Amino acid sequence: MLPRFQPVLESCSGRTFEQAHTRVPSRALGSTRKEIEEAALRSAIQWQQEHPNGLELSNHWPPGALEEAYERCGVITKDYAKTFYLGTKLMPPEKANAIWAIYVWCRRTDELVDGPNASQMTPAALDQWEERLEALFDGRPYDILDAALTATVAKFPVSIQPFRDMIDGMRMDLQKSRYHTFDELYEYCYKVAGTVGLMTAPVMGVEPSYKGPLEEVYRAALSLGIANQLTNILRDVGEDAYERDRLYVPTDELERFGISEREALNGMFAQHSGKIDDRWVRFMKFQISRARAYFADAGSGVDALHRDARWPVWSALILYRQILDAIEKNGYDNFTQRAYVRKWRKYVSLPLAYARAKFPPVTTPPHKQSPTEPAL
Ligand SMILES: CC(C)=CCC/C(C)=C/CC/C(C)=C/CC/C(C)=C/[C@@H]1[C@@H](COP(=O)(O)OP(=O)(O)O)[C@]1(C)CC/C=C(\C)CC/C=C(\C)CCC=C(C)C
Repeated sequence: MLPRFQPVLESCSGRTFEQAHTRVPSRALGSTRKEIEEAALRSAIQWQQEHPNGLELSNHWPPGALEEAYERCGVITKDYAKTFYLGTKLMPPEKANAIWAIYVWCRRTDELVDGPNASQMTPAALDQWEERLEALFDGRPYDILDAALTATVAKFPVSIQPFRDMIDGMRMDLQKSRYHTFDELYEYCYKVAGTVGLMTAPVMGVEPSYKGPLEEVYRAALSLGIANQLTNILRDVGEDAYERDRLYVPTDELERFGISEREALNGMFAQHSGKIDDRWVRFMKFQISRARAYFADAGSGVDALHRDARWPVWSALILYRQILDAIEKNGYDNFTQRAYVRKWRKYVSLPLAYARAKFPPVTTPPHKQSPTEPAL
């Protein structure tokens, strides 16, 4: 289990955390994707205005404790996500440390519902995890990995709300196994992945020459999380259905393409030829074009990021987007085949991402609106 670490920070505020930071209940985010997006952006930007240099916590770290905390986060990030870790090594150490601390918190949160002990996970355990989150934002980390995040939020204007929302996304995973509309699915994607964009963008920062509204950059960050999660869902349709009886694609959209829930759960192969059913091909084309629209929206914001942070973001975008190409190459069979990006493609993509990060086109202002829906 998680190593116990003596709290090393004393809160000096004299106020309770609830007094210091009014909690925005996740349920109040909204019910349409527009409302969810607006509420998430409003709260992240408000936080940044109120705490431009991070939270004021009185940090009394034992000598070497902070360095060890960040180092451990770096080792874990390297273990789980080698390519991404390499990208962060090009960032200034302060930013890389912060991104690793966020990565580790997200990874641990995800493992609660997706890891080896997931079957014992209960809503009460997620409530406890959320209490730990509140404590670490109050300067009272529970263990050394939490301490790295406490130090991060004391340095960068990273809001607590996306972290709460991610835990709420894990609650959704415990409670729901079907999503009826894209608005419902969007809420889930925002909570488990769009949140990552809002956690990391304030660490990466914007390029000093960028004069547009911060909101457009944050919206692009959110879109990258949504695009990644939609891609994950499309890649894993078979695995989610066969192993977990889960269907993340919206059921009302299945219906519009003449597909029943049962068919999508069992795999859609034409009886006579054994080939993927045409209805599924049409459905997947629609889903893939929506995911691509979110990648395009995200791409429009990356050039506004500070130049020292662009490479890992372009790499993440380019590599993940290629999973959609791989689904197409597999003839849209995401029931029995798992789309992946071949090693040589990764090696080619990384210098391409580097070039794109280093030499942005002269004019690429971020999009002003979220993507419109592709035609059915
Ligand atoms: C610089 C950079 C790319 C930073 C992101 C680093 C970070 C904190 C990642 C955390 C990822 C994580 C463990 C999230 C937990 C929930 C989860 C599993 C989400 C899915 C990730 C994919 O993980 P994986 O491939 O391991 O999937 P499996 O567990 O195997 O199923 C997600 C699909 C979400 C990942 C979301 C992002 C990486 C969002 C990226 C957005 C930005 C970095 C903002 C960029 C800014 C602009 C302006 C575009």
